Amino acid sequence: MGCMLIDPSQKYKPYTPLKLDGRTWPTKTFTKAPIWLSTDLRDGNQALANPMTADQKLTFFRLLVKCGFKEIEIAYPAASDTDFSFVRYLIEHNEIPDDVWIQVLTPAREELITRTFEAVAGAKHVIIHMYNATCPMFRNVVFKNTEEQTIDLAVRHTILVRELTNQYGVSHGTTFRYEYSPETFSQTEVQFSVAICDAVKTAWGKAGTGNERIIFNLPATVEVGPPNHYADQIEYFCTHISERERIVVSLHPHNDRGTGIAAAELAVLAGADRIEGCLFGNGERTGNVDIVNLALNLYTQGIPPHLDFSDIQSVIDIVTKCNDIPIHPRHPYAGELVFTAFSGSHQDAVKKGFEEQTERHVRNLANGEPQMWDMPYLPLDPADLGCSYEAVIRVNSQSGKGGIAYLVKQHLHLDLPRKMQIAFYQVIQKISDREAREMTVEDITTAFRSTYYFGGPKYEGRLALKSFSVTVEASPEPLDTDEAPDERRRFDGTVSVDGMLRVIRGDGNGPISSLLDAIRTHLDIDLTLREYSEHTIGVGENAKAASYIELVATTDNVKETRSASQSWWGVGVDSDIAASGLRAVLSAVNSAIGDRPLPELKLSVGFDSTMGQADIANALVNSLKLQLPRRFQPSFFEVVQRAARDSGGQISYENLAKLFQDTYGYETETGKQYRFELQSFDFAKSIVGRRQITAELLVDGEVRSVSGEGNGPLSAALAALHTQICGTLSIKEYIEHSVGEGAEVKAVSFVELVYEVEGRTKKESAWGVGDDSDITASGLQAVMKAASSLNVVTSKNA
Ligand SMILES: CC(=O)SCCNC(=O)CCNC(=O)[C@H](O)C(C)(C)COP(=O)(O)OP(=O)(O)OC[C@H]1O[C@@H](n2cnc3c(N)ncnc32)[C@H](O)[C@@H]1OP(=O)(O)O
Ligand SMILES: CC(C)C(=O)C(=O)O
Repeated sequence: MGCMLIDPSQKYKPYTPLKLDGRTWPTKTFTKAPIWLSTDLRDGNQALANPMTADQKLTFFRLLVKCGFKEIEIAYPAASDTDFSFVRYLIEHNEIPDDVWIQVLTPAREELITRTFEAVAGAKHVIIHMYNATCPMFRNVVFKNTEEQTIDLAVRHTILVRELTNQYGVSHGTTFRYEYSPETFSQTEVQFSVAICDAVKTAWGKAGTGNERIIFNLPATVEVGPPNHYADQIEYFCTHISERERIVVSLHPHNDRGTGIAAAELAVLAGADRIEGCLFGNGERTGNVDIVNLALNLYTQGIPPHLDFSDIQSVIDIVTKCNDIPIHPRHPYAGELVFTAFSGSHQDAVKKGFEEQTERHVRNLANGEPQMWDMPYLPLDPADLGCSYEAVIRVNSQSGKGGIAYLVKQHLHLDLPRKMQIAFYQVIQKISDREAREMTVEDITTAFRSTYYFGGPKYEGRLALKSFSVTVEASPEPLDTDEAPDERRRFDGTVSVDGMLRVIRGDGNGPISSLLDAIRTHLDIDLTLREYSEHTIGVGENAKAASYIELVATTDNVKETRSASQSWWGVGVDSDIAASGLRAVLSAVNSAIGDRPLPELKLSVGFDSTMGQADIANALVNSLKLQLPRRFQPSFFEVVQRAARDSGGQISYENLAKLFQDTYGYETETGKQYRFELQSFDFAKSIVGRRQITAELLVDGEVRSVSGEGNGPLSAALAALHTQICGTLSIKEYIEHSVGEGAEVKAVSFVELVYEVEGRTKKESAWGVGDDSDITASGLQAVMKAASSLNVVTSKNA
């Protein structure tokens, strides 16, 4: 346990502010990027518990080059063989691009300077960086030097550096620049810093303009004061050093007070030209200033940083691997959470911001204007750094409807109406409160699907729309006025109710009200529409309609209905707009009915008043000796319901058999001509055992000679049919059994065909029944009848 002082002034002294009259930096703004120097491979590396291996340094160096650094401090070559050899490796393996300056650090010590030059021999462009500490504490404690001796140390070794640059320039053709750091600048009297740098410049004697400028690097070796103080120090230095035009003023901020970024930025305003730092702020203690952060700060001000972080994740991956230090989740620009909003009001603003921006960008594009990024809470478009919008909104108990609606829109393409957003938000709130954890996108989309019975058979509710037609019936009495006649709609459809197909019918002034009427009449569910909205999803041929419905319990009083506090929302998506609305109705109805029992189907066949599809099938066993296949039964049951509905739900046994015979052309002479009929056929077997059919086929009354090949007779017949039609027919089910005995025996075949054709989103299916003493003929008949019941497009009218 520590002991924080009640009066810390007894232990810590404050920084001494600089008296700088007329400072100019506070009113300046950024106009261009500074020169960047990465010192990841030196200052960053020297601060690691396990300094980088040669391989890691090489990987890192290549990354820095790729990001666009033109000045890279690659080592402290005199420090170790690893550092020395690394410098040699880069030079000898031509790893250094011609436009990149490598920089190497050395203390002001003769043998170490000499060793440093040996390391860089043969490189094209080298910055020799020499330092000695200059502040009172170092003068008095570490070096035990006076001010004059401190200047003398810097000057003497600068002269050595000058001699060696001359020598290596001649012997190896290297172009050298010189950087001098009065180390501990931030703690040094600024007048002394100016004095020592002036003396170093004179000793160097080669400061010119452009690439010949001497670099004075002014480190906040330890950040001891607030950023405005550092900016004052830099402005003082820039305005008091002689021959400013021959100098590159460089910053080297550390982050001890957590204001490294601010210090660097203010110091640039104060006149600095260059910044030394590390990616993501690695470096001694609290780190060097973070160059990614600085560069992207400029970028978000519309200033090109001349560094490329378009694939920031791969930069993060390499840096964290080489440094073995993770990036904090809240690290500016790079942390896992920095583009993420959890809280409701933030999410709401982001959602609205994206919507507004999409519309604005469309207008900008049309007007030839730039598409500016202007987004609440997001200073940068994550996409610019190669990040997706995936993480922008994440949901927990702090989130609101806006964020949840955003995710539903992103992932299910559904733009929920405001009131439905509120309703679904309550669903999610309940789950996240109960589970006390973040809700993933999957949690949310799954909750949405199951709440609204949306998204295919897995989520289907007790009621599901199977097929329907809506017909228009004009008002019998035409109006005298110019008004359009009052049209009525009739919904006629098949709905699966608790797994059983039920035929229902209802009337209203639109498809939705007629479906509501149908479920009221047949299922005793009395609901009224309160709100409806729709939008399209996608464009062109693949566009779909999404409909949203709010239902309330019907009351006698319209006002009460409107203000009812309980309501149920539903959603439906379909390529057909009417179908999407109807699906939305059933989605809401499913929520409304919960698990309350629904009235059973009243269908009386013969004497029995509640016949199900199995009973109907049994009745046919008795009357026609037919065993209807299981999958066939619902389809015929639907036919029976339809027929019975028009006669008060009743049908006699005799009529039931007749209905079957008429519907499937079984054992009856209806005189009906089918679209596809086989007049004659012949089979041959190929050498490989496949069946080949040649046949005379009637197609819409026209005789065509066809042939086809398949594994068996039915597939051969389908192949022959395919020569006459567009799209594909395939057999989903084929079942046959015999009827009769002895010489009277015959085969009865049941075939279910599925039809798919380009341009129609839905597959169609239908059953056909055939009978013949010849089993093959019976199967072929069933195929032709099933094909005739489908809306098959023939080649002629394709
Ligand atoms: C703020 C910074 O980041 S500065 C860079 C710091 N980086 C490093 O130190 C990493 C590499 N350093 C090293 O590997 C070693 O320190 C070496 C090889 C350079 C020198 O090692 P050694 O000779 O063992 O010396 P040591 O590490 O103890 O350094 C301290 C000595 O250097 C002197 N010294 C420190 N800085 C400087 C300098 N810029 N110029 C001259 N002498 C210096 C100290 O006064 C001390 O001298 P003393 O031994 O006479 O008291
Ligand atoms: C050598 C100098 C520039 C340094 O690293 C520091 O002061 O932090």
